Amino acid sequence: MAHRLTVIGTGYLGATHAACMADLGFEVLGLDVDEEKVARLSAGDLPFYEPGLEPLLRRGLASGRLRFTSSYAEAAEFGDVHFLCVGTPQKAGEYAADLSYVNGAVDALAPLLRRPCLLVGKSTVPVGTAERLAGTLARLAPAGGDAVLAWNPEFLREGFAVQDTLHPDRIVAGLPAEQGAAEHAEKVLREVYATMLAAGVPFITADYPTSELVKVSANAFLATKISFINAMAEVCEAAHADVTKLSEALSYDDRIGGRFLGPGLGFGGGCLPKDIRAFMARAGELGADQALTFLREVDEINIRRRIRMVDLARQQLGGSFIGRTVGVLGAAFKPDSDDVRDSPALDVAASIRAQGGKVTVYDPQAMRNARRAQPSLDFADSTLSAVRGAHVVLLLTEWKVFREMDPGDLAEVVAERSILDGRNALDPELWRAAGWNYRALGRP
Ligand SMILES: NC(=O)C1=CN([C@@H]2O[C@H](COP(=O)(O)OP(=O)(O)OC[C@H]3O[C@@H](n4cnc5c(N)ncnc54)[C@H](O)[C@@H]3O)[C@@H](O)[C@H]2O)C=CC1
Ligand SMILES: O=C(O)[C@H]1O[C@H](OP(=O)(O)OP(=O)(O)OC[C@H]2O[C@@H](n3ccc(=O)[nH]c3=O)[C@H](O)[C@@H]2O)[C@H](O)[C@@H](O)[C@@H]1O
Repeated sequence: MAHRLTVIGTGYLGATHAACMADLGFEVLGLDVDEEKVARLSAGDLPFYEPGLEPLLRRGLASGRLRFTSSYAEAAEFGDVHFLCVGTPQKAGEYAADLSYVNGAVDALAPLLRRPCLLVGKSTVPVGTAERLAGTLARLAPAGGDAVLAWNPEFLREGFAVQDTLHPDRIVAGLPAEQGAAEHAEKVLREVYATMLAAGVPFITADYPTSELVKVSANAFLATKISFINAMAEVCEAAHADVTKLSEALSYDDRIGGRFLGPGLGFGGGCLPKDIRAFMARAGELGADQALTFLREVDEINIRRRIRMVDLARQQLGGSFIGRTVGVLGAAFKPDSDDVRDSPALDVAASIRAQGGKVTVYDPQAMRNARRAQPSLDFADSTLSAVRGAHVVLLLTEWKVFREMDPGDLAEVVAERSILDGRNALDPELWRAAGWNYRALGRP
């Protein structure tokens, strides 16, 4: 009989995982402590923006295979496999990850686990967490040794979450040390991911710590690649060179590759920034801090891009933001997402506002989250209303609608034809030909 799955924590990761697994034919019960989220998901109303996910959610609900609850007792009774997908944000005022949600979820679930089951961690956690949680499970679960823990980190990207879940690059399974438990966990995971394995997706088994480290080192590598090209952008600015040409030329070298080599305002979001910081904190606890001191530089290069953007805007306005109007295009941390966690765009907008500028922001999907995160900013409901009367326009998130803007349309409403392209997303020649003063990070 097919395994019955639960997904604990139905945010960006969990809701996607739940809907995709239901679409693959499993019976899935999603659990969240946020009652409003449970109600919205149960009504087929996705609480966040993710392309292609809502139809899957609705299909799952209509089929009867997908349901949501806030009852741990119901989840424990229902599930053969429990996927742990709760958040692991940065602790306030520290680099380390806040594990209170992960601990809280396991503490709530474990005492209710009476029958054989597999608990599968997907949240991104500091190395050593799985081993500790396996101890919690052994101590609290009435099922005893029949409740087994595996660690199965997730690599999906927001904006491509459905595609990445159904067609992952690889599946990593962190297994317990005890052979019988490891064999059982691997067998169950292979059954759960049978569709992906049949399509040839690599399946890598490892011990707990290796599986946890695969995840954080992947994000550390991606962050490093972005900061590398942004460091080159800084040098290009000093040397009057063009980082976009540099990046293109590098990309043809297969050993380097062009992905994640996009220079601009740098990385944000609920993952890369907090994951590299948590990684540094954990390495410090392990006495391996020297190995990761370069990540501090990666973080600093990244933050410097935001400061540089604000400086460039101030320069463009003749040295001060006071009494000047700034139109900001983009609030999400990247296009095709409504996520504003550690968003470079919102950070820049808020900083200009704090320095006396009148800032109006527009984003195609992130307005609700942006308003909540930065209530002191002004918001508009379209590109043209955001830039109306602007002395400078800042493109900070490269949504398709912004990449395809007509310089002529904007010229009719702005106070000055001045644009800063924070994502190297526009064609400078096109904008300059239309009479705009076009400037970008890392290019003349
Ligand atoms: N967002 C992404 O693209 C990816 C996220 N991850 C990792 O997945 C984890 C979750 O991330 P997101 O989904 O982005 O976070 P999120 O904040 O969108 O979702 C977390 C959910 O967990 C719920 N929750 C908190 N405590 C709970 C508890 N005790 N029981 C049940 N539910 C509880 C929250 O109400 C929330 O709905 C993090 O560790 C993150 O690093 C990994 C890969 C991709
Ligand atoms: O652990 C996670 O949660 C996820 O974090 C990232 O995914 P995500 O945060 O959705 O977004 P990315 O596409 O990685 O972009 C991150 C940031 O880097 C920026 N970026 C990306 C690429 C690039 O070339 N340049 C650049 O500045 C984006 O604008 C964005 O702010 C990873 O790509 C996923 O594999 C991982 O699962």
